[in-house]
Formats: sequence, C-alpha cells, structure tokens
Amino acid sequence: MSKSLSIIGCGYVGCVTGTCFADMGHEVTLVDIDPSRVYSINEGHSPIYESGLEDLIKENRKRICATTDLRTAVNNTDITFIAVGTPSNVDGSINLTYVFNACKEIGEILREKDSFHVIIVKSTVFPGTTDTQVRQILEEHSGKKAGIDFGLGANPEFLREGNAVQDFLSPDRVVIGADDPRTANVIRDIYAPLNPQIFTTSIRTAEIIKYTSNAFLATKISFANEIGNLCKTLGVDSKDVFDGVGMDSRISPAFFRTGIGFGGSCFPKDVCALLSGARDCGEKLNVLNAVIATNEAQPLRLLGLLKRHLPNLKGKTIGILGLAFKPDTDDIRESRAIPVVSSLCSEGAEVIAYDPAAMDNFRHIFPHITYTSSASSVLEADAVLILTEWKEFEYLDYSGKIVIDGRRIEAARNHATIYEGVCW
Ligand SMILES: NC(=O)C1=CN([C@@H]2O[C@H](COP(=O)(O)OP(=O)(O)OC[C@H]3O[C@@H](n4cnc5c(N)ncnc54)[C@H](O)[C@@H]3O)[C@@H](O)[C@H]2O)C=CC1
Ligand SMILES: O=C(O)[C@H]1O[C@H](OP(=O)(O)OP(=O)(O)OC[C@H]2O[C@@H](n3ccc(=O)[nH]c3=O)[C@H](O)[C@@H]2O)[C@H](O)[C@@H](O)[C@@H]1O
Repeated sequence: MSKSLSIIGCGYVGCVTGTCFADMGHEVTLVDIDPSRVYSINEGHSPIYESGLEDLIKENRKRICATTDLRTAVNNTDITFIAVGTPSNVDGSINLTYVFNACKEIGEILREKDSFHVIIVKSTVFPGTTDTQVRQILEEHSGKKAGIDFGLGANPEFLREGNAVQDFLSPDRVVIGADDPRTANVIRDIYAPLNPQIFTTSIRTAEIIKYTSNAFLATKISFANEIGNLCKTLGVDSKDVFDGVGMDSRISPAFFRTGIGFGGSCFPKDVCALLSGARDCGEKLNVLNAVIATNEAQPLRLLGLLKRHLPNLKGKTIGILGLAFKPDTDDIRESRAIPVVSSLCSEGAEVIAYDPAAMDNFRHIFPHITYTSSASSVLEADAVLILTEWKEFEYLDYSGKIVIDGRRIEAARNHATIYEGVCW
C-alpha cells in the first residue's frame, strides 16, 4: 500500500532513497536546507551525479516534491527518514550535528501533531546513537514517548555511489532496526513492493550491522593490498592470486581488487568513527587500526614506483588519469588522488590532470595544477599515473609512454613502454 514519506537530506542517500520510494509507488517529500538541491529536484534534475537518477526523478515527478520547509513536510507525511550527513570530526569521531539538528526540529513539530508518526534514522550513526541521544532529543522536544506516541527505528543504507539506483531497488537485504513491532511493520510495508530479504532486529544491532559491513569490506581491500604488495615484490600478479582465492565460496571474489586503496565518503569515515567510538567504550580494534594504516600508505607506493623511472620529479610533468574516488562518480571525498597529487606538488612536479566528471570538484582543493579536457593530452606528460579506473582509459594509446598504474588498466598494462602496476 502506498505511504506518505518525508526524507530529510537530498544528498546521495536521501535523493536516491526518495526517488526509489516514489518509483515504488509512495508519495515522497524531499527536504533539504540547501535551496539549490530543492530547486533542482523540483525542476526534474538530479542534484547529484548518479547514473539513472535523473531519469527516475523525471518518471516519478508526480509523486516527488522537494522543499526547504521541514514543518510542512513532516505534517503532511506519516513517516520521516533522516538521511543527513554524518561526517568525521578532525579526531576521526563522528559528527552528529546534522542528525541532532534535524531531530530537534522534528521533535518540535511532533509536539503539535496528533497522529502516530514514525522517524527512521537512515544516516550511518554509531551503535547506540538512535536509542539514546536521538530518542532523548525527540522526546525532549516533542514532550512525547518513543514507541508509544511516535515510532523510532533505524534502517541503514548499503547502496554504492555510481550504482546507487540499482543497489537500492535490488538490495541483498533490507536491515530494519526497531524496538517496537508497530515501527518494524511500518518499515517492512514501505519496502514490500521490492519483496526483499528482510532482517529485522533491534535499533542498536541494525546500526552496528552497517558499520561492520563497511569495516569488513575496507578490511578485505587493505588485506588484499598488503598481499598485493608482497606479490609485487615476489614478481607475482595479485589479480591471479585473488582470482584463485575468490573462487572459494566461503571467501567470494568481491572487494579483492588490489590497487591504491579505498576512498570515498564512507569507508574511511566509518572505519575511523568505529575506531573512535570503540575507544570511548574501552575497546581497541587492532585489525581496523591496521586497515587504515595500510590504506594511508598504499597510494604513496605509486610514487615510489614512479621514482624508479624518474628519480627527480622537480620540473617533470606528471599526468594524472582519474581524480574521483572511483569511476562513475564526480565525488572526490577521500579520493586516493588527493595524497598522490599533494606529494607530487610538494616534490616540485608539474601536474596535468584529467577526469571525466570530477575535475570541478578537485579544482576546489587543487586550484593550481593544470586540468585538461581530454585524456589523451595527459599522455603527453613525462610519465602518467592512473588513479581511477574509468572505462574510457581502456581506449587510450599508451604506446611509448611511462605508466604507473594504481587501478589496473589493461590497455596500459599491454601497451605502455615502461609499465608498473602497484600490486602486479
Ligand atoms: N554516500 C553514500 O554512498 C552512502 C552514505 N551513507 C550514509 O548516509 C548519510 C548521508 O550521506 P550522503 O547522502 O552521502 O550525504 P550528503 O552530504 O551527500 O547529503 C546530506 C544532505 O543533507 C542536507 N542536510 C543537512 N542537514 C539538514 C537538515 N537539518 N535538514 C535538511 N537537510 C539537511 C545537506 O544539505 C545535504 O544535502 C551519511 O550518514 C552516510 O554515511 C550510507 C550509505 C551510502
Ligand atoms: O556506506 C557507504 O557509503 C557505502 O560505502 C561503500 O560504497 P562506495 O563508497 O560508494 O563505493 P565502493 O564501490 O564500495 O568503493 C569504495 C572504495 O573502495 C575501493 N575499492 C573497492 C573495491 C575493491 O575491490 N577495491 C577497492 O580498492 C574503490 O576504488 C573506492 O575507492 C559500500 O560498498 C556501500 O555498501 C556502502 O553503502
């Protein structure tokens, strides 16, 4: 049955969630404090770079509206998802300001609302946040009781940027965290059109399932990279190794791509938040400390390989292919290109960079390097580093070039005159 939902936050998660819920037949109000995002959605445009999202917004326009007016959105709907950002503080701990501010406002609105309203935290938050601080703020500001006067739940999100619509509409599982059956049923009904595998649990357990999933995937990548580094020294191709290892059904081949490590808005932030939160609870997570350390060192190995062929980088032109943290996105948050470009600049190299989508974002952090509108002009440089595996990089002519590859582009591996792969 169709539901009336509001989603707070029109970023990657809020916008994809809201649009997909509308596609499933629900009436959706998207809310953001950023009027440009709201305007864009109401004009039928996606405020974020995500394949397939704009078409889906257009197809479902009659069931989607966007607004900056949280009060009207909550009053006119029965269920509110919180999908605002939960960035890192400088010490790595989670910054919950956006979540708490949204909760304060929602609480005030609930004070005057008579019907049973369900609030669901979709943002990634440290286990225990929803059933303690979020609950307290909502109860204090509404004067009502969670589980009795309003519903409170957690429904973490597992979508990947670049594949977000597909991931949302065909999830491996939907995790529902609720401490009362009424709220659990409401969330289950929302997802019913997808007929997904559902795992229902407590709020706190749902929250830690999300962190554990991201931390495990990050661990798999750092583990693969450490073995990959050893493979490089031994003259073994780590791809062959992980193809062989991944054939064991207990292990799986997923997230075994070796290279310059993981970036993005979530793995680095969530692993650091888990480490910080665990420390506050008196627990030391040794494995995850090592996961971060390996990930920090990994992109710099590329520079070591480059110097085997160009020992002095001062005055040399170094071409960069790829700035986004992965292909099919313009997102550069925690991109491995950031430490690489930063080191090149501090060694006096002239950097010329190309990315099909992320150059505008990168320019905000590195305004002084040269950006070019074609991948082939990057190949004019003294040496080329490949930092993101965009499909179009497979179609370049690498013959006669020095290429140091962090992402394994086969055309470069096969045709560059001097070629080094980071783990192969
Ligand atoms: N980006 C991703 O692929 C995934 C992110 N997550 C988690 O989902 C959450 C959201 O992440 P993103 O969508 O990437 O964040 P984002 O930073 O792209 O978007 C957050 C949006 O919330 C808005 N906002 C902040 N405070 C607000 C308020 N009080 N009222 C209305 N709007 C407000 C911001 O203006 C922004 O547009 C985070 O906790 C993240 O860890 C989970 C799975 C995947
Ligand atoms: O919580 C989140 O935000 C999301 O984080 C990741 O999704 P995302 O960051 O969009 O992208 P991934 O495809 O997971 O890649 C993350 C990073 O790991 C790197 N990676 C990935 C896979 C691999 O085998 N090797 C590898 O180095 C990528 O290049 C990229 O830099 C998770 O895959 C999602 O399930 C989760 O919802």
